[in-house]
Amino acid sequence: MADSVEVLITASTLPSYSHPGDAGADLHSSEALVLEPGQRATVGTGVAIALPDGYAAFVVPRSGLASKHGITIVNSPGTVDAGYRGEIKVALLNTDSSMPYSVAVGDRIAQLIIMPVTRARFIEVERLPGSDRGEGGFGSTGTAARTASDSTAGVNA
Ligand SMILES: O=c1ccn([C@H]2C[C@H](O)[C@@H](COP(=O)(O)OP(=O)(O)OP(=O)(O)O)O2)c(=O)[nH]1
Ligand SMILES: [Mg+2]
Repeated sequence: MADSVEVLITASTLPSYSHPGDAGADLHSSEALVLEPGQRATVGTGVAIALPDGYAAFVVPRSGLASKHGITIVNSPGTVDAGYRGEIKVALLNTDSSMPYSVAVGDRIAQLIIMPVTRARFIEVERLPGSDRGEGGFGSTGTAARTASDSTAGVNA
C-alpha cells in the first residue's frame, strides 16, 4: 500500500475503504431522507475529523449513485479544511427529473479523499511571465482529436 496518514476521528460509523488501494473512503449517511427530483439536501455523516496540517479532505460523489440514480454533490468536490472540527456534511442533489431517491441511515452517500495540499504565497506583480497557452482556455483547443502535427514540436514526440 502507498503512503497513509493518521487522521483523528469521531464517528457514528467510520468511513470505509472498500478495497485496498482505494482513494476514497465511503461516508455513511446519519439520516434517512427522500430527495425528490431536482431537490438538494445537506446530509449528515456523523463524522468529524482533525486532519494534520498540510492536508485537506475532499467530499466527492460516488460514481454508481451518479450514473444509476443521478445523485451528485452540488459543491463537488466539497473541501474540508484541516482546521474544521464540525460534522462533515454532504450537499446531495438529485439530478433525476422524475425519480425520487431514498437515503437510509448508514447508506454510503459519498466518499472522502484525503490529500496533501499546499498554500500559496501570493506575490503580486505588474505582468505575468508568458507561456505557450497564454490566455487560451474554456475550449480554446476545441474537441476534435488532435494529430501529431497539431502538437507543439517535442511535446508529444
Ligand atoms: O462538502 C463539504 C464542504 C465543506 N464542509 C465543511 C468543512 C469545511 O472546512 C467547511 C467550510 O467549507 P467551505 O470553505 O467550502 O465553505 P464556505 O461556504 O466557504 O464556508 P466558510 O465561510 O465556513 O469557509 O465546511 C463539509 O462538511 N462538507
Ligand atoms: Mg470557506
